[in-house]
Amino acid sequence: MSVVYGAGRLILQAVDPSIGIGSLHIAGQKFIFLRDPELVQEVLQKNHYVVAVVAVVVVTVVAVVAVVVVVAAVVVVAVVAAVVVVVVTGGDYGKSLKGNPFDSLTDKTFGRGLFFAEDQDPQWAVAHKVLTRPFSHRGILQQSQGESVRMYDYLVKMALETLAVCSMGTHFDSFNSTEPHPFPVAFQAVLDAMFALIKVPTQLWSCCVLTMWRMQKAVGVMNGLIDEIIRKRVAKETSSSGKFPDLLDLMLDQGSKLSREKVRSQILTFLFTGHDSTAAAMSSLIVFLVANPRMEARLVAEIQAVVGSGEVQVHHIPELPYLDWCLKETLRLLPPAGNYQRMAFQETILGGKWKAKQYAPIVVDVFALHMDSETWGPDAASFVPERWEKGPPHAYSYMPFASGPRSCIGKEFSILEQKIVAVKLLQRFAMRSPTTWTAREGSVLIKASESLPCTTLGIDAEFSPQQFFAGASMPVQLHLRPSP
Ligand code: HEM
Repeated sequence: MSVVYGAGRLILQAVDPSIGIGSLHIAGQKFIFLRDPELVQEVLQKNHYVVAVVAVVVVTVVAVVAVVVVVAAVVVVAVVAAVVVVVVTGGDYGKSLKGNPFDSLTDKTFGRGLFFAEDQDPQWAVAHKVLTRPFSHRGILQQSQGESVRMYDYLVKMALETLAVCSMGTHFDSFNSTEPHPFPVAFQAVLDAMFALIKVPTQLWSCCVLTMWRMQKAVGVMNGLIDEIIRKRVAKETSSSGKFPDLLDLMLDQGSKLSREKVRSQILTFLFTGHDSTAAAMSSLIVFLVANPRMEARLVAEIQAVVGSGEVQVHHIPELPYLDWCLKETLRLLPPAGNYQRMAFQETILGGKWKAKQYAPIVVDVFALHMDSETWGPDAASFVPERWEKGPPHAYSYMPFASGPRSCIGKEFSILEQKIVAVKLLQRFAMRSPTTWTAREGSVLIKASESLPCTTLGIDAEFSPQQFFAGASMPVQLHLRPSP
């Protein structure tokens, strides 16, 4: 069964829960789907990149010993040992979108930034090293009090501005100006064109002249704006917004290794992967809190006890466990990245039982993994933050950010951002659902009485086709909360 919601995203339940693995033919290609934590662990952990690093370390250590002891035979043993490490661990899964329509679309739009790069791309390792450094600053949310508002719109602006400030020391003036900045406008135009194309067989894309033209025009606008930001930084007309180098400084520092075009691709990819995902997660959190007043009350009580009405500080964050559980429970029930793909680079036997051909696409079905009642219990579909007191039932049963070398680089950043924004919102506002509301044009309305195949929302909510990452949203009425 498959149910389409939001951005043409599929909640796929192709997998037989009793065996945790299944397959589907999509556009003539066989995809393997996983929902068993052990199999997910195998595919995400046994990455050929990690194995290669282990092999190199083994070879280097033993080769050094060999030089010291001057025994050539040891070198031979080292090489054999490295080969054995590769063969025995059998780890040859990696990230590749070969065969996936997004593969060619990303070349035309965001380039090969981290998210879309093949594992074998040498630029991935360079960029990954540079970009793994933690972000040092955070953006500040400016919120307004009013009637019924679409919080999702604010959250998208907030997430985009936060990334722009933290990564490039620039902003798009989303909150102050009445006119939208050309960057987010172009960004949305690219996403709209991508979603339009994805519905058409790839062979017919060349016939979609208008969509292609719109997409290329919007890509040109984005590239021009990013190039200008890079130029100003190189000319020292701008600097990082904090006392530490920002993402742009770090990437430009690597000048010889990351070409200017690659820096641009990385920035575009960062903005693309970083803002909609966080906004979708936060929007879903609001829906769950509005639907569950008891949980909202417990969370507000925790925030008032720990932070009060003052500024939230970094040291407050670990003292807010219930907030952490609410975010985790949200990402479990509505993971913004509902699935992601790996590839078996060699023919392999998954879990010692299931044959996967060379280049077989293997999809981690995050929705199914997160909602599996065998793993999570009979209330798997419901929002129960308290379940996190014990932690996840299996180390690989909760994978909203993936795991391994290709896992989310912005995970910590996004979690911190979500927590700060949630505290600031809940300190000031009580959010309530309007008695009646209608979904935006084009959005999919899920009524409280219906339920998604897996998640029980408990309240009417909508899913927007404009979003790449999945998240529920609804209009809310904001009421100023009296000071504690
Ligand atoms: C709730 C928020 C987020 C979620 C759920 C999320 C989820 C993910 C997932 C599942 C992946 C792995 C995709 C795959 O294996 O194909 C990923 C990769 C990535 N994410 Fe996130 N992400 C979030 C926020 C962010 C933010 C804020 C940033 C930027 C600051 C970011 C940047 C990236 C990048 C660059 C990659 C690619 C890493 C690589 O391949 O080396 N993400 N994200």
